Amino acid sequence: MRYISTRGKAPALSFSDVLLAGLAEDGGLYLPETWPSFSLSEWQAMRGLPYPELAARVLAPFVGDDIDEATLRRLCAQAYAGFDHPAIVPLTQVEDGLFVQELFHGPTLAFKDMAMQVLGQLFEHVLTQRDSHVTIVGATSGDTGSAAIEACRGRKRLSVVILHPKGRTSEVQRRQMTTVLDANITNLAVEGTFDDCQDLVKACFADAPFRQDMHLSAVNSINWARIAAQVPYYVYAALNFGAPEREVSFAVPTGNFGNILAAWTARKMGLPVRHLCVGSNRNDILTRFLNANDMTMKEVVPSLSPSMDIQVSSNFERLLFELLGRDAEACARIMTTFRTSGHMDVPAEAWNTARELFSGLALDDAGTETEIRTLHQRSNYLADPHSAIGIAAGRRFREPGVPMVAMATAHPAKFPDAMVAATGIHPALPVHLEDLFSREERYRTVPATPDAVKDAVRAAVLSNAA
Ligand SMILES: N[C@@H](CCOP(=O)(O)O)C(=O)O
Repeated sequence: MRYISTRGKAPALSFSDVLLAGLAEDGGLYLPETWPSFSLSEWQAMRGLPYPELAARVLAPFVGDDIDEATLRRLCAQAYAGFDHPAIVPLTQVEDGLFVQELFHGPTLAFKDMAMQVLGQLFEHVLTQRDSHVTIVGATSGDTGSAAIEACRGRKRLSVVILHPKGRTSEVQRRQMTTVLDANITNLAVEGTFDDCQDLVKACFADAPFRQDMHLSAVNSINWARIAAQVPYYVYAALNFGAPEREVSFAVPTGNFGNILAAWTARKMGLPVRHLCVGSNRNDILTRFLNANDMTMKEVVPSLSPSMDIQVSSNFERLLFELLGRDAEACARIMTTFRTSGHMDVPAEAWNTARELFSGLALDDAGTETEIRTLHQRSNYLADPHSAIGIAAGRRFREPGVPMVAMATAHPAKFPDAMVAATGIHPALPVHLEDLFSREERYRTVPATPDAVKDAVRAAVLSNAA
């Protein structure tokens, strides 16, 4: 399996090389040269498999010849060994035709663990084979950071620098990152938004000598391996609802467009996915695009669902590339203009194609709070603010006869203030995080400038090597 860049000017790479590269050299995102698919009998044979085995089967065509099947199975088994639910991604019915898939049973209580635990194993395996080391620079609006830190802490071949927007995550989210004191982990609180953090990461990658000297790699969903490792839970849900013989729809709360892109990828592989529903908060650029072809950047406004406080949804570029018939030149032009003008000019034909599959619903904070409260009252289900938005989108777009599965992306205990305000309930943190508020925190505040971040990355790498 080879991977190509959405901007057409970077070399095609294998899976392991894409894993280590993260972002393509031309600033684009890697995606498969051709979409792998499974036959009817191959889908059927996956039904009832334990989740780690299912994950290995789904990942295998993306990994290609780089890792043999038995090793991939072992890495997936190790990745999910610490999850606190036997099903790993349990399904629950909340209303007629509306189901929730819980993706927060990993160590950091968010869906990011689903892929990040696999990435931790993959990095270790590939870097050991190559006797090499990489420096991961990642941006987080709240959940990616702690998941990456947890998956990579203590690993000698990885230095990890995570940028979070200062004061814009929940306190639980911040502490999940900043209380990890392993020598290979550095936390930077950036004076800016998540979009600033993500731009700073991309600026580090755009500086070719720096990228090379530091052996930069990425764990954000700009790294294709993240998307690939999120595909299996869509397969798991669909098979549970009768796929490949029966269709299923998904509703996904999303900011960076990575999670829903994994659902779209599953569909490209032949999974019968009927409809994909995007849930947004007040930072509703994706929903505005889907409803009115209005992809215009606005100021990022803090909300009850901080992980989705995003205006530049990185993974949209992968969808755009496909919508444009894989015209890399057009994709590069549109993306460059978007970054300079703040407006993305998506051709009407491409927008119409997107609308055939995707729909979007945005909830403001009041709507989110109402959704959490009524869902709890009517269905006795406690959804965190992000998941509640996804569930609301699922309800809005469900169709008779087609199961709608909404992704529950985070545990409510990550957002206690919002949960108390909506329901009066303060969800307890699990035992392994019980003392989170008494742990020592360590992080540095930096201005939102590439130089400040590069200096911090250099210092982290030096101190890790010492
Ligand atoms: N919502 C994310 C933002 C980064 O997204 P990613 O999927 O690209 O890692 C977060 O919680 O950090």
